[in-house]
Amino acid sequence: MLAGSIQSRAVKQQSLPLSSLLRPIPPVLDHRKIDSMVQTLQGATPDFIPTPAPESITPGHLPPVDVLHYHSEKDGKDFYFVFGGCHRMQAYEKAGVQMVDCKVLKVTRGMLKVYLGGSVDALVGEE
Ligand SMILES: Nc1ncnc2c1ncn2[C@@H]1O[C@H](COP(=O)(O)OP(=O)(O)OP(=O)(O)O)[C@@H](O)[C@H]1O
Repeated sequence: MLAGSIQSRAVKQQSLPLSSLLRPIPPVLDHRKIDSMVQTLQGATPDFIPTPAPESITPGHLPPVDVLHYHSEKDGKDFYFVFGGCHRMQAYEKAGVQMVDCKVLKVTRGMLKVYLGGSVDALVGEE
């Protein structure tokens, strides 16, 4: 996950389709945590609470996932990258919830390269 939360400056809270979110890093998963999140998304009280315990739980919702948004001027395409939030993403998939609460930060290609390194050209196209 990104350190803490992404900068509050220029961060937009929005709901994005799960299918639009790109996850370039393979996750290491704790399935009990995913199932607990699924229960929250389904409006139930989780029968297992992962540690550290969430400060609060809102039935039907998970905390927003940090998303980096890159807009390619060259071809007008938008890319939404998620580097953390692996358990929440799996929980959305498993619960069949299509729209994900996100905190979206617009980034430059240079900023994206910090996360993607040399894979940036393959993932968003060459400059
Ligand atoms: N069952 C749950 N219901 C609601 N919120 C939860 C639940 N379990 C964990 N959370 C909260 O969800 C947020 C994200 O949890 P966590 O950082 O463990 O997973 P993740 O970011 O989705 O995955 P990862 O850290 O592996 O990338 C935290 O604020 C955590 O407290």
